[in-house]
Amino acid sequence: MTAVLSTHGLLARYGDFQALYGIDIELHQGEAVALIGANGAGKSTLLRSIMGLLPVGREMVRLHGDPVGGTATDRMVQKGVAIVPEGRRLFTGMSVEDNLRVAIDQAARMGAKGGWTLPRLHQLFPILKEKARTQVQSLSGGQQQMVAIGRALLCQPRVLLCDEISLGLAPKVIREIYAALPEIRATGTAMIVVEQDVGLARSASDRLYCMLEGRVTLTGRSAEITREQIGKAYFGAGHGVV
Ligand SMILES: Nc1ncnc2c1ncn2[C@@H]1O[C@H](COP(=O)(O)OP(=O)(O)OP(=O)(O)O)[C@@H](O)[C@H]1O
Repeated sequence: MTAVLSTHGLLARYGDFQALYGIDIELHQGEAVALIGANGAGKSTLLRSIMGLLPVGREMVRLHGDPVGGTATDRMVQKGVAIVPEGRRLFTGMSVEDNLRVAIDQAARMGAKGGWTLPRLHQLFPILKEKARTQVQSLSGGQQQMVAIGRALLCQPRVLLCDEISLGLAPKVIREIYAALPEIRATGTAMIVVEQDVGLARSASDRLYCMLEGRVTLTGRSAEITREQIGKAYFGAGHGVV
């Protein structure tokens, strides 16, 4: 079966600094894949490379088998890939609804079709209806994250890239946000979830990739990989179990 999204020997640099050294990953329809690894392992760089935010070779990223590496970000969104970026990047000074309408208008301009509407999103995160007129900077971190996820969903993605959506949030809020992911997958959307919390990453994914210093050091089914394997892959051989 052709992967929805795949990378092939993906290399990425920031000037002279090489951040990724030949990354091969695959994501299949409706699948959730977790990307774990210590700070600086290259997880965000991988998502940014897929999204066209860093220059990469055309053959290094494939969408349904078609080479798309280096495609501009708005074109990637048009092709059905959306990102929930680290730090959320909402439009401050605008209400929740206006933030979401930016995505609705963008999707309409691109001719993107799918099942995500404002009422559907309000079912997923009811607080977004209650806070529709509230300026996003007045929301809690968890509510802001829900807006960021909503904004990505309203682009009608077939592939959703989530970059550390639990960062800085209370455990109860993290549970609430992660509880929404199976509903999103049920619509057929595949997702890559970058997550620092290994337990959370495992429970939210079918498969995982562990990265270390710009390379994939471990991959397999999340339920089958042992803590010891993850510990070695996370810190390099010779280190203890996480
Ligand atoms: N804009 C940049 N310019 C130069 N180097 C960068 C830049 N962004 C990231 N890097 C470097 O690239 C490497 C990978 O960073 P990246 O942010 O992808 O890691 P990460 O696994 O997502 O970690 P984190 O959990 O801290 O976000 C790190 O060594 C980082 O310092």
